[in-house]
Amino acid sequence: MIEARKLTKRLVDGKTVLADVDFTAERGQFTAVAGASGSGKSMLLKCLALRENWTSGRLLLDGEDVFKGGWKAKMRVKREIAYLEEKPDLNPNRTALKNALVGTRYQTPLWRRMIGSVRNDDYMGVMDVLEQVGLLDKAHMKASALSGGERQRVAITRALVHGARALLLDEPVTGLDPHSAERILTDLKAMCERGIAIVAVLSNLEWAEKFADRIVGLSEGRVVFDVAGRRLTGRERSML
Ligand SMILES: Nc1ncnc2c1ncn2[C@@H]1O[C@H](COP(=O)(O)OP(=O)(O)OP(=O)(O)O)[C@@H](O)[C@H]1O
Repeated sequence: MIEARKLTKRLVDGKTVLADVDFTAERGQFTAVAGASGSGKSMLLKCLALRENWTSGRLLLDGEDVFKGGWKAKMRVKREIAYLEEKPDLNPNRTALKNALVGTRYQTPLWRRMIGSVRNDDYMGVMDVLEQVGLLDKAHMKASALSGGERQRVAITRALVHGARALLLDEPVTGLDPHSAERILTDLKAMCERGIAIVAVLSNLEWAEKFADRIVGLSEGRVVFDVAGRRLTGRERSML
């Protein structure tokens, strides 16, 4: 579904952060990205979501060459590929529900809703996703009162409500207690089974081995391994 070929990212000071990276993310697959601090994990996710410009390389979305496809293809990437930061950017004074609805048609004023220009489906859609991620009972709580894991789940809900078909998550469980981390990773796994592509930076290799279908290792901006369906060997671990 998402395919990066020979992705290279060089900074203005000439430093190469990603070098000739080949990377694919498939629908229904959970891919973990592992690597030491500064190895380029966040940059990889941001480039895939077009949050950062590429220096060179090709990005294919369902086989379509995005850079040749012009603004329409780029808009499609922005609509379908969501990048979620480690600390979700939520409005602390708004409820979980309102945060998840930001930018949807449901935000339209009441008078427009009354004349039928907004379908109630949007509202029900959010409630459905909140239920899937176990947050239905917290839908009307302010974001400031939610735990770190719950805020992550609101951000995931918002991305799915906006029609994301791929979630790129930067350290989604870093700093969470083991129970909350496991809950998020279990939810992500369930989303994969519904056809969403999940790519998550996971610094904890045990979590990566337990939940991911594939683990891609980065070191100094290069892919050093791409392993599916098995645990990492000692040699692979030492490459990070
Ligand atoms: N805007 C920027 N300006 C300067 N250097 C940057 C910028 N963005 C990233 N870098 C550098 O690029 C390299 C890769 O950064 P990146 O954030 O992708 O690393 P990472 O693997 O996600 O690290 P961490 O695990 O610490 O978050 C780092 O050396 C970082 O300092």
